[in-house]
Amino acid sequence: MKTESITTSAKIETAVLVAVSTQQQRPEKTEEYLAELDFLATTAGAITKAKFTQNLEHPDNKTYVGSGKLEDIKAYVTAYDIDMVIFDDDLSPSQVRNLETHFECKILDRSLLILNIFSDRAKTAQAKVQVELAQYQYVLPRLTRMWTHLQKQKGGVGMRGPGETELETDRRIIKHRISILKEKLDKIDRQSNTRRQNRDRMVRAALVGYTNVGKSTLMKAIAKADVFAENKLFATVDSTVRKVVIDRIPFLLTDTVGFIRKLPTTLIECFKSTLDEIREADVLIHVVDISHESFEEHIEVVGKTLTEIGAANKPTVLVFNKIDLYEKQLRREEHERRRLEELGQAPDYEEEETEDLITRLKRTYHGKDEHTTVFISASKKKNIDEFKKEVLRKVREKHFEIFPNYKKEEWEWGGNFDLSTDGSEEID
Ligand SMILES: Nc1nc2c(ncn2[C@@H]2O[C@H](COP(=O)(O)OP(=O)(O)OP(=O)(O)O)[C@@H](O)[C@H]2O)c(=O)[nH]1
Ligand SMILES: [Mg+2]
Repeated sequence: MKTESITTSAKIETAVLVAVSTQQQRPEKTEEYLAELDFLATTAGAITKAKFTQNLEHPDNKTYVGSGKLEDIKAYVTAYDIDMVIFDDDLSPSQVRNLETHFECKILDRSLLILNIFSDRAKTAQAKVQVELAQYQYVLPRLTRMWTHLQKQKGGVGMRGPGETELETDRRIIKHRISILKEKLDKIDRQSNTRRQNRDRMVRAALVGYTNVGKSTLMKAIAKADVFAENKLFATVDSTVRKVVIDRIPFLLTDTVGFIRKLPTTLIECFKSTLDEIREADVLIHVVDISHESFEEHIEVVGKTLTEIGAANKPTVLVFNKIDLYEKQLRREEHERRRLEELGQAPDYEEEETEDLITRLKRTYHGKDEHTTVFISASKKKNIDEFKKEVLRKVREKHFEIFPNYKKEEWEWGGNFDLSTDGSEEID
């Protein structure tokens, strides 16, 4: 039967991205940041139409980029009727005001974009309150028409630019909302603290890592948990906890929100209670996407973030994931090199072989700061047994610290959990 097609889907919004290269941020890095910003924009549901970069000593105080570049971008925005301009660094309140006046379209920066994604993804009451609080705290000092964007997305007021008196009223409303949200969050935090303390004292392991590295996929692989994993940034905003048993040793495993570059600490702090799961963990499972060209920088970012939230120096299993993808890329590059060689145009550098890379990474990270390393593919279930063995080794050490007299046969489980076979169980 042929029916009239009805278009119900909302118009997909278009975006242009803007970044500056400085002494501290070389152009190659800027390209990479922009690729990540593009991925974030896609995740948020926008299509990137163009990217603009400029070399500057530092971003312009008033308009982030210089006046010439500003005109180039404006011409593009007007010609292609672009919905939003997204900046790779955080903008000050006055920059936002100036840019909004200049472009007459939505102005976003990296943090606001991430907050929008968080707000779409949050499922539990706790995560929702955390994200809303973070949004209001972020927006309060920058209160211009930007706030009305947020409201618009939530089905509130539209793009109307509030006048000064309206801004004052808005400020009061937001401050009031912030205090209500803080009270709510306090209450939820107290409840979840109690819940955490009431859990049987078991070793606690937390999956941590950069966003999109495969933490949830790994959780699924070993805990048979029905968690949400997909190829988008920040698929996980809420944390999930499972009881897992390997070789008759029970422990708790938590999947957590991923980290990312250039995320202000103030923003991270809004997820304090989610991060408590990491802070209170006995063992960290730090997952790395070895197929990502900047994976070593990701390791650094995660390390820095862990220090910032007070969760550094824990026994850690460093898991290099997506080894399948890395090998595939290597084969593709090798193929390309051979093709160019036949044409007499081979580049004179050699790609690092998988074996070489693994040896180098082991040398760098294995044994350093109590780290052990393991190389796996979570989705292809490659080397999962070795991974389990390494996790168990760390868990076991902690476990016998807590229960010096533990005998596997005599273990009294709080519930009627079967310890005789490896497995997992959902807990709240
Ligand atoms: N090729 C390959 N893809 C993988 C592997 N592990 C995970 N992925 C894919 O990587 C993407 C991200 O996986 P997730 O498990 O959602 O990653 P995450 O670390 O939980 O991400 P966030 O929750 O967004 O921080 C998904 O598309 C997975 O299917 C792997 O070993 N190999
Ligand atoms: Mg996840």
